[in-house]
Amino acid sequence: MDIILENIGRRFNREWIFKSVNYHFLHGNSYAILGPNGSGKSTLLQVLIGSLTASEGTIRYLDEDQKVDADMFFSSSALAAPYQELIEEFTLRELIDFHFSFKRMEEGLNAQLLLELLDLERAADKELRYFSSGMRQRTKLALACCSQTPTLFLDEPTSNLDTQGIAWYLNLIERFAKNKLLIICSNQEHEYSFCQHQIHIEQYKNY
Ligand SMILES: Nc1ncnc2c1ncn2[C@@H]1O[C@H](COP(=O)(O)OP(=O)(O)OP(=O)(O)O)[C@@H](O)[C@H]1O
Repeated sequence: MDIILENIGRRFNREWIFKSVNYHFLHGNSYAILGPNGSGKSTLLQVLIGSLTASEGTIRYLDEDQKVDADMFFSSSALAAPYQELIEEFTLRELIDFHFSFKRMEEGLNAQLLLELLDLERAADKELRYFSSGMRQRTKLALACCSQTPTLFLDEPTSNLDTQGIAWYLNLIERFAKNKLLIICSNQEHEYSFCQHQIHIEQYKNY
């Protein structure tokens, strides 16, 4: 999957967050969207995913040169982000079943193996509302990374993770992000140092 941005801009009320973004995100490549707090990284990510509309410009999704409808792009993408809500009443096992009723799991995985991968087997039947912030973050990352989608979007992927959790995240990326279009919003180098390309959002504020 390629994503092509042509003159993309987004504003909230009168404030332009970024403008004139022309960029090609190419299949199988990894990209880090960088910038200080409040600079617009998450806003750009949400425009890319289609959960926010651009205020100007055009966004095109291409699957092997075939145009993909923006409405259909959702099923080709997986996201882990702080603003993404989990269904609090579900147990972890129920959430896994629910998530993978919409998306295919990566080859060689099943619900039990995913619980083991998460190292949360003992919490399998616990409702998500009782999960710690680190457990929630692991869950979001595992669901996104283990979805068999051509694009993977991660916003602040190691927030709430401890040192062990960060190592776990890097291993997850190593195993499951290859051959995907990977886009990471971050301002912490350990989250994105392996990315092939960097986009500095500040560059799109000079208007
Ligand atoms: N719904 C909204 N209405 C008005 N302004 C908004 C809205 N969402 C975001 N903004 C503003 O857009 C700007 C960019 O926010 P955004 O969350 O994209 O930044 P960020 O780079 O991801 O920040 P952080 O690193 O803190 O997560 C901020 O000034 C923010 O206040």
